[in-house]
This record gives sequence, C-alpha cells and structure tokens, in this order.
Amino acid sequence: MTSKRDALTDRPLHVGGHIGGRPVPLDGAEIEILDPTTEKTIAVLHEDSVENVDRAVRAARAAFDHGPWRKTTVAERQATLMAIHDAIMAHSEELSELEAINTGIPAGLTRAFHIQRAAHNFRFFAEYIGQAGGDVYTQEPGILSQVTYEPLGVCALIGPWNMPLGLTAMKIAGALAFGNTCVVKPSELTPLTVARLFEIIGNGVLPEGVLNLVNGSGQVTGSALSAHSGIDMLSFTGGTQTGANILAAMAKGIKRPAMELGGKSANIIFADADFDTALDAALLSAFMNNGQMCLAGSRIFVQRPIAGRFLGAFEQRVKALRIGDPLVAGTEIGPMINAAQRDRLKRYAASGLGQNATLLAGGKDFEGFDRGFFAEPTVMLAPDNSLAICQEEIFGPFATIQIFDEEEDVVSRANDSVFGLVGYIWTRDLERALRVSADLRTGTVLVNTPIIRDLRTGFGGYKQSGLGREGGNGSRAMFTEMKSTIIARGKRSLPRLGLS
Ligand SMILES: NC(=O)C1=CN([C@@H]2O[C@H](COP(=O)(O)OP(=O)(O)OC[C@H]3O[C@@H](n4cnc5c(N)ncnc54)[C@H](O)[C@@H]3O)[C@@H](O)[C@H]2O)C=CC1
Ligand SMILES: O=C(O)/C=C/C=C(\O)C(=O)O
Repeated sequence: MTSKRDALTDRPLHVGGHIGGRPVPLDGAEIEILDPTTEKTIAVLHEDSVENVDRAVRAARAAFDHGPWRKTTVAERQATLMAIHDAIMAHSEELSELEAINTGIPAGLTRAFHIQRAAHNFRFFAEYIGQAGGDVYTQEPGILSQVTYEPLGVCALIGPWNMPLGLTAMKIAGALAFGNTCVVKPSELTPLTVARLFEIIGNGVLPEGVLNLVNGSGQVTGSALSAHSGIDMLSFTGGTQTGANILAAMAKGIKRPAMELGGKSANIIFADADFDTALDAALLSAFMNNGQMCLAGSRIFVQRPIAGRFLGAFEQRVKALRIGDPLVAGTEIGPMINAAQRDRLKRYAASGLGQNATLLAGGKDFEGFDRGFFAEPTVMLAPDNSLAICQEEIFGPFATIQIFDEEEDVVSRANDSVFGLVGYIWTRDLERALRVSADLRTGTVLVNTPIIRDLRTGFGGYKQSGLGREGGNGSRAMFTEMKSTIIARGKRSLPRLGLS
C-alpha cells in the first residue's frame, strides 16, 4: 500500500464537471469509484444531469461561434497545445500513479506509456498544424480550386476506461488543434486523470468555454451528449455495442461520427519468424495493459512446424507473468477494471472448454489476494476460428492459439471476424509479409513488431472496429470541414450550360 492510495481511501476525491471555465457544483447523483486492487472507494463522481450536458454544449457553442479560439493563429494554438503538454509532463508522476490506482494497470506502464502519450498527443498536434496546409488545383489558366480545412464546431469526446487520459487526450488535442471547442466525457469507471487534467490546466490556458468536462454514466450523461442537437461531431473510443448505440442516437441529427471500437486482432507467426522475438511480442501484444486493449493481438496463429515449441514456451511465459498490485514495481498484470470484466474471463474459459478448446493456462480468478478483481492470464488452444473465444472481444488477458499450415488458410481465418483493427505478421520473407498485409482486412498491419504508433499515420478499423482514423490527416478529416473554393480570375466567358 502506498501513501497516495491510503490518502484516497481515507478521504475519497469528489469529482464533477467543468463548464465554461468553472467547476460544476458537486450536487449530482453520486457514483462510487472503486480502486480495482483494493475494492475500496477512492472517489465519488457527481453525475452531470441532462441540464448540465446542455449547459456544457451551449458553453462550447458560444465559445465556437463568438469566442476567439477558432480564429487564433497557428502559432497561438501551438503555444496553447504545448502549454498543456508541459502541464502534463510537470505532473506526470502524479498522473501515472493516479491512473494506475484507478485502472489497475501497472504503474510501470502508465508511467512509461499512458502519460507520456497523453502529453505527446499535444506536442504532435502542435507540430502537425505547423506543417499541414490545404490543397490548390488548377484546371485552366485563371481558375483556381482551393481546398481548405476549417474548424468543424463543437466536438463531443467520449473516452474509454482502458487508457483514460492517453486516449482522451488524443481526442482533445486533435479537436483543439483544428480550432474546435469540446465537451469531454470520460468513462464513469475512470474519471480521475481527465478531471485532474482540467485542474492542472486551470483557467488561463484556453478561452472560456473552449474545453468543457461532463462526468457521469453512459446512460444519463453520455446519452444526453450523443443525442444533443448542439454538437457537430462525436468521437468515441470504447466497445462496439456502445458505439452502435451512440451512432443510432447521432443519426437523428446527422452528426459526424468517429468511432474507435473493438478488435480481435490476429497475430500470425510463420515458421520462418525470429522465434524468440515473436514469442516476446506475442506475450506483449496479448497481455500488455492487462490485455484490456482494443489492438490486443489476442488471436494467435502459429504455423505447424513451430507450433509445439511455441505452445510450450508461451504457456510457460504466461504462467510466469507477475500478477499483483499495479503500484508495486515489477507487476506485469494488475486487476481487471471491475468484477464484471474479471468474471467475463471465467465465462469465456468455460465457453471455450464447452467448444473443445484446450486450456493451457489460467481460466479462473487469481487467488493470491483476498481482495481485488484479479484474474489469471488465460491461454486456450482452439481447434478452429468459429469458437466464441476466437470471435468475440473478451477485453482482458485472454489469448487463443490456432495452428495453421497454409498462408491462404491463415489469411482467411484472420479475416473471418466482424472486427478489422490490427493484423500482426511475423516472417523473414518480405514478399510474403507484403502479400499477407495486402490481404488482411484491417486498418493497421504490423510486420515483425508489436504495437508501434506513429501518430502521423491513421489508426482505426475496418468493419465493426470503427469509422474514421485517429492521427495525422485522419484526425484532420475527423475534426474539420473540408471547404472547396473555386476562384475565377479576370473577365471570362461563362460556360454554356443549357441557358443562353
Ligand atoms: N477501446 C476499446 O476497444 C474498449 C472496448 N471496451 C469493450 O466494451 C465493453 C463494454 O465496456 P463498457 O465499460 O461498457 O465501456 P464502453 O466502452 O462501452 O463505454 C465507454 C464510454 O461510453 C460511454 N457510454 C456508454 N453508453 C453510452 C451511450 N448510450 N451514449 C453515450 N455514451 C455512452 C461510457 O459512459 C464511457 O464513457 C467491454 O467489455 C469491452 O469489451 C471497453 C473499453 C474500451
Ligand atoms: O494509441 C495507442 O497506442 C493505443 C490505442 C489503444 C486503443 O485505442 C484502445 O485500446 O482502445
């Protein structure tokens, strides 16, 4: 136990919204925030009502329509984004610890990855807008077709619980960079770091109403936001079913959606791969972030000649993963976010056994502690791809392994999914890597590497993994209106289009 956690348990934080530059009075319905390691209350969330959501959207609307933000110079926006970057970095240790306590994700990872990424998102977009331009075309002398990317308006940004600050910051940084105003709603399970970010930024950095925060459940606060007629777009990261519900709500107002949803990514290991690196990376891809990652390589395919060796080694490595308190150095797997996610793992293990899969590791709660939502990292050998454990997103430390012989067969099994987020390929044969990459129906393909994000590239999914891309030009498409202005210069004869 560390003092930070003890302090929160003794005196839970009270968290609410932040509208028009001011904290919202803490009088909304109370939602208890649990520490998944201790199951104790560490915060009380005061839910923002439908009326508060309306106030937040109106504040963002007024700031967009009448405030200075969308007309600021690139240099001014860059300075603001960098001020937020610096504020996050100045508080990185505190934010890393808070994120680890709230999510159960090992502090080693929140420190090295989540919070660094949260800050880097702001630096990235500051640099991007310094480079990005519009487009100009000419058809004939004197006619200029100009394409510009204009701020879109009020952006509703709904974040997930598996990388709360890092992924929400990606949305905030992108929306602000292109001159928009925002209403942010974090997951009601993990609101602490985003709320802390609002405190850290304070009031001087952005004009009033540009960045607003509402907090609460998806049912009340989230659905009020997604159905609000005053938003211009909504960017969501989370589960596919929730994404579908939000899309249905947005359809009425024809609002622009950006959806980063679930995955069931194939990790294809050919027999000629660098075995040791592929093994290490398979472990990382499936179990990093407690396995709670949309891009997890949770569906492993191994080619037959190396299957026996891989199965033995992988099983051993998974059984050796250090499960524990996310604040203790060296912990590799912390608790699941809540009891429901922990129980999901057991249910899927039972479902796998019922469909003739073989349990290689895990499959039950971790019993090393009397408290906490701990589950054993689980691996099952699946006879084919039709099993529920190979088709459905489990979103936890749960990997399936299938054995394959032919390239054509593994590509077809990899694509046999309603999802299409990421594909991982391990081979020394470049020709094959490029061929398989071209055939995979996924938004991102990683060859001989676990996840590397280059924020200049777009990240997002085919099929039910989402709509739109985050990063670089993908974020620009998401957060701007593309305007075409056609300019004719000098006196010209008009085109004859059926009228004299
Ligand atoms: N990044 C990803 O791919 C993630 C996937 N998941 C998957 O989704 C499943 C369900 O997870 P949940 O905890 O329910 O999170 P979720 O991902 O479905 O919800 C995330 C956010 O959406 C909000 N929300 C929920 N219903 C809403 C609605 N009708 N309108 C507007 N906002 C709404 C929530 O308040 C939260 O801020 C998980 O079991 C997991 O499989 C969960 C988190 C992240
Ligand atoms: O950007 C990353 O590095 C990770 C992204 C992960 C998700 O979007 C997710 O798990 O939802």
